Amino acid sequence: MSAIEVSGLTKDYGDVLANDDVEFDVEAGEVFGYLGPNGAGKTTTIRTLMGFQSPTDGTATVLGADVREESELVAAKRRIGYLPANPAFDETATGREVLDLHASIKGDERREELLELFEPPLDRPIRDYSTGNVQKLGLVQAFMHDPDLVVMDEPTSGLDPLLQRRFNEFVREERDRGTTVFLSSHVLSEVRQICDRVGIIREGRMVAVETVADLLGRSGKSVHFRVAGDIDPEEIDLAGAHDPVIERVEAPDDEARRVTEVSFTYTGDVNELADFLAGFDLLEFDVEEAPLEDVFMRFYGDDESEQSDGGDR
Ligand SMILES: Nc1ncnc2c1ncn2[C@@H]1O[C@H](COP(=O)(O)OP(=O)(O)OP(=O)(O)O)[C@@H](O)[C@H]1O
Repeated sequence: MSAIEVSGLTKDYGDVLANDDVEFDVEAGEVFGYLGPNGAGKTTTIRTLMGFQSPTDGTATVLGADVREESELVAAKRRIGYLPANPAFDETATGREVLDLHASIKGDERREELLELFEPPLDRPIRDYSTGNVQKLGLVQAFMHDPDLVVMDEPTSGLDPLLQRRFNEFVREERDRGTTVFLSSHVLSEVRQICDRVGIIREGRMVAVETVADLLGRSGKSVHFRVAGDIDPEEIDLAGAHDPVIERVEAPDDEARRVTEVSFTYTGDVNELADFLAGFDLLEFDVEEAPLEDVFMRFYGDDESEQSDGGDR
């Protein structure tokens, strides 16, 4: 049984179709990243999974419980940890009181261990907490009953880099212990470090579900090279070379020392790239992994031609 099964999930707010026939599974024991730009529909799916709102159509199960069946869901939620975006704890309560309240409902056998790791202040009222401290308290609260599944909406927002690293290591360790983690994010570097698979949502629709390895494999190469003299754009005649940029970089008024630099993202066969480069008298070249942001732009960009040129990715 999958830890989460989302099937034809649709949420129509009237003026916005926030989830449109969303479909994906999260396997038990994996870390699954739910990625998309602002307003894509991530929080809508997460709130539906937690039973805070009903789908217009379709459904989902969490740990086998149908999210539309309240009693099933209430029982399953004892084994689920949840960190909402911007947790809204009682402003007048202290951190300790917030944790005590949650502990009385679902338990807290891992509280001390998590407090040592994330170190939220405990004796101040929540209204005096910084955003990062609320987030730290939220992480302790989400994991302290040792849940089988943890659902988190943008868990690292507000955490400083040190805490983010600690969080990444912690999530990997949790995965090794068999905990299933579902988290939303728009931070690619985070997803790359901690997720096994990703689902990418854009304007309410899933545009891809794939392993992080496949996402990286499709990300292509950043190619840069320099040659003496000029290059015409028509000379960059190579299938899989995207958006070439050609710049004259040295001595614009000295024909003898004229150097041209070419850069593009490459998603084709590396042997064809080698053959192509062999056709130039190179002064310099380097090929490196393209930033994941470049891949995302292909999903996120509003330019339909970018969206549809999936054939050579
Ligand atoms: N209660 C609501 N009523 C009407 N529209 C809503 C409601 N909640 C969200 N929306 C709209 O639904 C769309 C999806 O919102 P959602 O919060 O699910 O996106 P998101 O991917 O989580 O975005 P973000 O990363 O900014 O949190 C947005 O256009 C949003 O304005």
